[in-house]
Amino acid sequence: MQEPSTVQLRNSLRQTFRERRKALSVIEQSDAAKKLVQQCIDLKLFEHKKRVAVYLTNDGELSTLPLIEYLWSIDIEVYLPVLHPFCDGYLLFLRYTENSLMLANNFGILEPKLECHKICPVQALDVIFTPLVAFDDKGNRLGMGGGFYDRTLQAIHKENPVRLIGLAHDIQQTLALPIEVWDIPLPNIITPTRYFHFK
Ligand SMILES: Nc1nc2c(c(=O)[nH]1)N(C=O)[C@@H](CNc1ccc(C(=O)N[C@@H](CCC(=O)O)C(=O)O)cc1)CN2
Ligand SMILES: Nc1ncnc2c1ncn2[C@@H]1O[C@H](COP(=O)(O)OP(=O)(O)OP(=O)(O)O)[C@@H](O)[C@H]1O
Repeated sequence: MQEPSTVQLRNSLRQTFRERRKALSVIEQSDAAKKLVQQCIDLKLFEHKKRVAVYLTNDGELSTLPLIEYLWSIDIEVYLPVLHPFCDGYLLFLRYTENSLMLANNFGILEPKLECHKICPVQALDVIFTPLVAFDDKGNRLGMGGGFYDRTLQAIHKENPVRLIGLAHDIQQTLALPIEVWDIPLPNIITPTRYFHFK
């Protein structure tokens, strides 16, 4: 019998880990989200930072709601990913405030209504928190399968100070993910109990 291809392996891992995170209870989810905020505070992540990109929780992802409230409370600008209207497969980052007009995208995820003056270029963000489905012990990231973050984050270069940090539940960690050439490994991942720094 033929070995499964990398694409097949990644799809089956995606399914397993999506089910795993969706099975977390409401209490586990809200506890995890609060611990995430405390982790960020303990790590002093937001000192001297102005603009932070997060995501709005979908499909059992680690909730960012308490984190967003915290960022607003310390006057840090919050940005959310918006599907690019004409560059297929790319994301824009738009300012998100309590007054933002929100619209559902093709996947049913709310995003700020597209207004050009609310866009922040990727390079001007201080921190980008990315969602993920699974991660391994080298910082490789498996996402929802659209390649959106991989494409968009290509614009960040080594000399650029944007901090890329993956957010995940502890149960999203696995030993070694099958990787693809376009995958952008994450230098850091934060879970409710751990902070990973990958070389
Ligand atoms: N919260 C959050 N926002 C995000 C992402 C994410 O992973 N999480 N994205 C990260 O890139 C982008 C959206 N990417 C996504 C890709 C696939 C699906 C999804 O649910 N796919 C369905 C099939 C949907 C369909 O084909 O109509 C599925 O696989 O079941 C969701 C978001 C931008 N915003
Ligand atoms: N930099 C890139 N340039 C062109 N195509 C890309 C790039 N990155 C990913 N893709 C395409 O996107 C598809 C999905 O990629 P992948 O499985 O790595 O997505 P993902 O990391 O799980 O999703 P996401 O980043 O949206 O969370 C692949 O089939 C690949 O062809």
